[in-house]
Amino acid sequence: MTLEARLWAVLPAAGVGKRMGSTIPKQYLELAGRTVIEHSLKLFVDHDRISGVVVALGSEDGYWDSTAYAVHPKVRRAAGGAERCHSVLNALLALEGCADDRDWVLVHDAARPCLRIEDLERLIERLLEDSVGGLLGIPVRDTMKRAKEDQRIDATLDRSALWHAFTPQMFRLGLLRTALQDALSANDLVTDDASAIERLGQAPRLIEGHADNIKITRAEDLPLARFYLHQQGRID
Ligand SMILES: Nc1ccn([C@@H]2O[C@H](COP(=O)(O)OP(=O)(O)OP(=O)(O)O)[C@@H](O)[C@H]2O)c(=O)n1
Ligand SMILES: C[C@](O)(CO)[C@H](O)COP(=O)(O)O
Repeated sequence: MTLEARLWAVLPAAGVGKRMGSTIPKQYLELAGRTVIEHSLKLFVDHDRISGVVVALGSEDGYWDSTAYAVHPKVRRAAGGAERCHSVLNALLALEGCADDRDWVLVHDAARPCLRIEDLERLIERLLEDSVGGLLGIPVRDTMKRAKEDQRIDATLDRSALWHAFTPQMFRLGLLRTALQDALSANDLVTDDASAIERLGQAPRLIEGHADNIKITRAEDLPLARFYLHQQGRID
């Protein structure tokens, strides 16, 4: 008898949202009757293949306790860190004792509330058989330029090989923990989980998702997220 692989989710939610320019961290802004983080969490909490979810929170976070998931049997919290990679590592360490290194972990930005369930399902289905793991992304659409410091073009890049990296990013728990520990001990503050795995010489797989899986980064992204959730039929 083979045991079914267990899946966990980690949501880094300890950012302050500097680029958003709001008075409260962007993951707690209201988006169609819920907070951004509640939209992002719902898919993972409701998914019956996901055993549990760890949310990495900022130390000054007075907003989490008012969310719908603050007290939930499937959700636990961990302390966030200075950068996203520290927050993710802390959340992975919080799984020690209940998860196995061979279990899979899906890392998803709290600031990406429009992830489609079908993209999540496809990612899981394709990667459960993979030896390394991977992430959702989309191929770039525009002509890509590399600029010099004076903003004059240095080169036009071959876009056929370029993708936008999204989340979730899915790896074996033990591999991702080792990869992040390695990156941080080299002071390499990787901006996504796949980069940590790449540093170990492994090649994560890109799974094509949908462009509406945006990260709320700037003020104009919030109305766009509302539009996408409506278009997906998730809100009125
Ligand atoms: N120290 C940090 C920084 C970021 N994040 C989380 O990582 C995700 C992606 O980060 P980003 O969009 O860069 O969020 P912020 O750091 O909040 O944004 P900014 O860079 O504009 O301050 C977000 O869900 C954010 O809360 C985190 O858990 N811990
Ligand atoms: C993880 C991520 O969302 C993938 O696109 C991204 O790398 C976060 O980076 P940011 O520089 O903190 O926005």
